[in-house]
Amino acid sequence: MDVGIYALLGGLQFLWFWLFSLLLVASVYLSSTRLHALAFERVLRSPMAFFDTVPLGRILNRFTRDIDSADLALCDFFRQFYQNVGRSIGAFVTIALIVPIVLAPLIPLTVVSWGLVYIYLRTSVEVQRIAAISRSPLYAHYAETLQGLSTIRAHNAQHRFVAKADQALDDANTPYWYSLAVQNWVWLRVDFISHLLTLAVCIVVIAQPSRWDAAAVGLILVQATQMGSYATYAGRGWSELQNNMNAVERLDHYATALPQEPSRTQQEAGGKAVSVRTATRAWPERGTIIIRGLSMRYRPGLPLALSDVNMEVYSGERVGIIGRSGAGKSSIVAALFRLVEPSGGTVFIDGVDTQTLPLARLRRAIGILPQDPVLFSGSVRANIDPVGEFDDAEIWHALRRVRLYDRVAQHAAGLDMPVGESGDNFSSGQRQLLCLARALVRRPRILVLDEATASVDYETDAAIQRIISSSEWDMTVVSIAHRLQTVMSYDRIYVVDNGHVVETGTPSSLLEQCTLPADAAIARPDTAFYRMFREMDRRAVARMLAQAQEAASNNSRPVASAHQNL
Ligand SMILES: Nc1ncnc2c1ncn2[C@@H]1O[C@H](COP(=O)(O)OP(=O)(O)OP(=O)(O)O)[C@@H](O)[C@H]1O
Repeated sequence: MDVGIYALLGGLQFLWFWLFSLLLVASVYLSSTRLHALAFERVLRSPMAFFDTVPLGRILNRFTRDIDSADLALCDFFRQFYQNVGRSIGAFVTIALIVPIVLAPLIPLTVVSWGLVYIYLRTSVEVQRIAAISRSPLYAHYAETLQGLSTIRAHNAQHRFVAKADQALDDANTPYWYSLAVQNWVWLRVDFISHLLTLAVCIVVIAQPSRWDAAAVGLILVQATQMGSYATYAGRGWSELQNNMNAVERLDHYATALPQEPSRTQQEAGGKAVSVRTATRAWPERGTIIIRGLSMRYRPGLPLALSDVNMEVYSGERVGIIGRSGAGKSSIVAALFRLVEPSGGTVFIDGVDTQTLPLARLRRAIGILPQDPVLFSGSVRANIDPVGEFDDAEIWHALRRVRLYDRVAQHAAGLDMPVGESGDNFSSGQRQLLCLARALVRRPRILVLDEATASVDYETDAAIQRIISSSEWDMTVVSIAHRLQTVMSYDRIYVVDNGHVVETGTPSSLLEQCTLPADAAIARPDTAFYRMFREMDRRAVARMLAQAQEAASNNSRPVASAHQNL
């Protein structure tokens, strides 16, 4: 046969596998990037129950190892598979044209090879699935350890955590070892079969030496040797492709099947049309909150965290919610923001049933200062105004009000002053004040403080209370508090116990009975408030009584009845 034909065959072979594999790699890359975006978006919109039930390590695993498999490994194995399929076909056609008799052993050997690969795949896909899951505890352990580093050091428990990390690493690597063993099992056999093919070609050539010229013999021997390894690599590429498709399957589950918080369209389709009264851009104008018969559980099957809660917060009022740990204080906030949908009852804000509102509208309307100040690495400006809604003057004004003006103005970059990871270049009180600036710059009609001052000192706590009670902001304040002292200057207090509102009144009326002289004729009540009061130390009690007295003399402003707003 003419040498030109061999050259043409080789050239076509080369073109075929490069073009085809390039197209495939590009399409896999584009689709995996899209899958990643969809999965991440759905995780961000998942309800609270998802984060309560899925371990952090598993979520991290999806967005590290699985994304890596889908973005990089998958492309590589696609390329490996199609390139080597192309090469094998090219070699096969070349051999078949020169020595057609070789087709006889080739067909059974190929069938046996693919049979072995099929057995291997059934095992290795399962091993890979176990390998992927077994990494989650390792990631979760790292994340938890880094979060609780100070506690671990305080208890001198580093060795215990290092030993646990070693164990988790061993557990994560064990399936990998098994997957290597399974791979060696199959490739040893497939390699052996490919060498049998080379042997068959050699036998045919040696049996009739006069029939072939030296160039043709050289070509088919090279092609036969290479065809075996091409076929082996194609098989490896295919099996790894299957294994890595596990990652795509898991990402696809996140991208398409994760439960989501209700969107506006779902709410409308569900028959709860968005209230006409919310159409006014200024809603909520007064900031009244009425809660009627509210019950809530975190997930089906769990007991009620709130049961038949009734509350009224008038426009411009400052209301404290207190109670023991686990009493249900934060659950009221969760229901207010609809982080968890109520099982019964209604929350009205300025007369609008919050369940009829799109979630984004509801959550934008209420400012919140959480217990843990959440700051992102970036600039001060980006932390106070993440979506770029306010001009510099408004941001400086908010900073001045929370007394961080000097700290930021002294920095050469001004509002572009960098904020470190989790705000680590600010003290914990300053971080909380930055979060307060973020809440106040929006001038919300309602501000919720969820144990916002539990981890700051008394001075910062007092400063925050002074800032939010300033008449400048004119807002309704609902504050969840651990320290009784925090809410003693408030207009009213609700005491929560075991998911119920058990007492309510002004701070002075609740304190009145707790401070009766020991020989008073009236017995002290055995109330939840009194039990909390009894546990306070003397200095805190003295400070609190002074605050309550001062507040009672200042709180003479009238508050509108919330009922008028319904
Ligand atoms: N995410 C959750 N999943 C399941 N149950 C929860 C969840 N959060 C709270 N609970 C349960 O709901 C009840 C009320 O908890 P909640 O956090 O509202 O109490 P709290 O008064 O705010 O307590 P603390 O002052 O300790 O924060 C508790 O029994 C608690 O175990």
